[in-house]
Amino acid sequence: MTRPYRSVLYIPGSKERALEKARGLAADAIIFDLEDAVAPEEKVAARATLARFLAEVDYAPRARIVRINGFDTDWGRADAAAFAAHPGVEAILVPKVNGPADLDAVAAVAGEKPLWAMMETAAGMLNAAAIAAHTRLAGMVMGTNDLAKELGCRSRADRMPLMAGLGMCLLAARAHGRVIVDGVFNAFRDEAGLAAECAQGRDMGFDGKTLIHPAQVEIANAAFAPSEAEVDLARRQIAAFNAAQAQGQGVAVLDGRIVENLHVVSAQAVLARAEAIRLLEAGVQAFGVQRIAVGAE
Ligand SMILES: CC(C)(COP(=O)(O)OP(=O)(O)OC[C@H]1O[C@@H](n2cnc3c(N)ncnc32)[C@H](O)[C@@H]1OP(=O)(O)O)[C@@H](O)C(=O)NCCC(=O)NCCSC(=O)C[C@H](O)C(=O)O
Ligand SMILES: [Mg+2]
Repeated sequence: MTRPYRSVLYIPGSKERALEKARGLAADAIIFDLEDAVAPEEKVAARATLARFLAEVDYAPRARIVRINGFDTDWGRADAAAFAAHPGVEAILVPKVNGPADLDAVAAVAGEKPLWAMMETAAGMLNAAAIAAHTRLAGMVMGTNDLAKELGCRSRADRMPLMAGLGMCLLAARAHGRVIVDGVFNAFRDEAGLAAECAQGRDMGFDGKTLIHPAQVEIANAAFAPSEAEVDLARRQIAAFNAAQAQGQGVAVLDGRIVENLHVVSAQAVLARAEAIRLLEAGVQAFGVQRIAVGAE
């Protein structure tokens, strides 16, 4: 069954208060960040703090991913080595992946952990298919801030300048069966803006959205879950197709539209996704979940 990645929350590895709070948040996945959210003078201490938290706190059933520093920095190799066999970590996220060779380098020191790739450079966009094909890769994360910086594009609500890159990475991820989550929405007090960008990402086919603040979790969870109407339609499509098949027909008609085998496959995926979310939420609720509002200005 597909694991949900509707809400993927970044938590700076240097912020103990945020690391403490995370166990009570309803995010489907957490990226424990050692890269851009941590100042250079805090890098070494953050690595130790994070290793301690991940040993002492059980963040399951959420997916637990550590974003290391790049191997072109003073910290990347030691980050990968520190979490290569850490039992509290499920995967290593590699920043600014330009091509499969960047993943080879990390794989050599990351033990058996699956790798995820930050897709956020112009070279990474052009090499997306080769990156997605890497045998150690499990997922891709869009880094839309770094990508916008490299492109020199303007920030637009419709994200038109980023669409080529977003689309190429989506195609690559789907061609190779990888998870792919959308980039962050920086204006974390703008709930309507986040909802609109989540809806756009969901329409495009992303599995979920990366987030920077706990107040964004509920909005992403709602946007990337199948709606009641989608679940109802999926059930009725399957029933209509089964009924048509029982009468020797290969195609059904429902609500004035045809239902073929490929639509049944999509409908089954919707139901599987809804069930996976139900099970994950039951597991998260068992630990006790709290809602965090954005702090007042
Ligand atoms: C954006 C923030 C700096 C805002 O922090 P703050 O002003 O402290 O917010 P609040 O007062 O509203 O916080 C309320 C409580 O929630 C906790 N909190 C805040 N953020 C998180 C979090 N991410 N995870 C868990 N808990 C969090 C606070 O501690 C408050 O708790 P309490 O003290 O009990 O009231 C801050 O949210 C932040 O640092 N966010 C993460 C930023 C980050 O990780 N950035 C790097 C990743 S984004 C990126 O790099 C994208 C990519 O690479 C690209 O290129 O696009
Ligand atoms: Mg980045």
